[in-house]
Amino acid sequence: MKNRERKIYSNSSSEDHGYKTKWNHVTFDHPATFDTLAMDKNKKEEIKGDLIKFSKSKDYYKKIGKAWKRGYLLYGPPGTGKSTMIAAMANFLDYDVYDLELTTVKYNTQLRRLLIDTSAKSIIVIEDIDCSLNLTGQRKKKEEEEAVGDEKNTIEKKIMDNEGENEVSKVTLSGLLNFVDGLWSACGGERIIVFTTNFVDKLDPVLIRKGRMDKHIELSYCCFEAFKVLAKNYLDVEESELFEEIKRLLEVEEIKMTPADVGENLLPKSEEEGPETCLKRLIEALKEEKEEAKRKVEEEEKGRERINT
Ligand SMILES: Nc1ncnc2c1ncn2[C@@H]1O[C@H](COP(=O)(O)OP(=O)(O)OP(=O)(O)O)[C@@H](O)[C@H]1O
Repeated sequence: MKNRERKIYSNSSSEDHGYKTKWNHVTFDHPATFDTLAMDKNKKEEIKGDLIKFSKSKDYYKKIGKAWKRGYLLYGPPGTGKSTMIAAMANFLDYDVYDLELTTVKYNTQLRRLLIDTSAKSIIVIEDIDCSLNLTGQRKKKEEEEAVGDEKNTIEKKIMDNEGENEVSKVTLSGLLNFVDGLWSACGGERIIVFTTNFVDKLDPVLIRKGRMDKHIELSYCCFEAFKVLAKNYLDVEESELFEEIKRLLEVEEIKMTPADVGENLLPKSEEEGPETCLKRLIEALKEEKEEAKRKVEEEEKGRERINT
């Protein structure tokens, strides 16, 4: 079963005709693995353990009367590895990926159709759930508006259709909840659902409560341990006297840099650049980052002073 050709599916609007919508696929060939993922080792082991347990729990889910699915919420700033982790998960489990672009789905019925059309052993991904639709603060809005019936939590978001005309997506929060809740995912076989967001606090709690999004994983700025994974990946270096300085900058100075930016600094830019040059570039970039952060704090303080005077 391992190493079969896997696929990544996406729902493009170009093929949509009225209520019909469908998945298009290409071969999934992303090289990310949990080994190349830069994050805390224990956290990685915990996630791997969770995935294995899930993938082997068919009978258990049946016994407890639950659809065989698991929801993951990945949150953190841009460039901290949310998409990379999804690829690592798919490679680890040997699952297909369905990348659901919610803004092109016009109706709840289309959403249902798309879910029914997914296969077992798959990861269904909705990236940037906070931007995909205005699903934030729906409860508050509901209370405020006291709207009637289905209109209550209907989210209307203008999207551009193929002809460039404005169209309205009528996917509702309840439509999405139905999608996630397994009413339809009980159509056989295991499914993992992953949401990603840069702004976890903005999401309606109803959407991410346990049972829907069972596991919440924070992806964050690069720690020293994560840096070591990147140094091994990018430069094949496991030790260097420059590591001490990098450790100090990340741990003592607490400089915040995303793994994406650390990686970019470590990436050799010419044949002549050796590991030392790249590590030194990273040190310089970290110091600049510190100065930049200091400047921002000073500006904010000045702004506050101006308001108070
Ligand atoms: N934790 C990580 N481990 C290894 N590589 C990483 C990690 N985080 C980021 N990268 C590198 O940075 C690039 C961007 O990361 P990725 O797209 O996974 O971030 P993201 O959190 O999904 O960002 P966004 O919120 O903007 O979608 C990746 O191609 C990868 O090379």
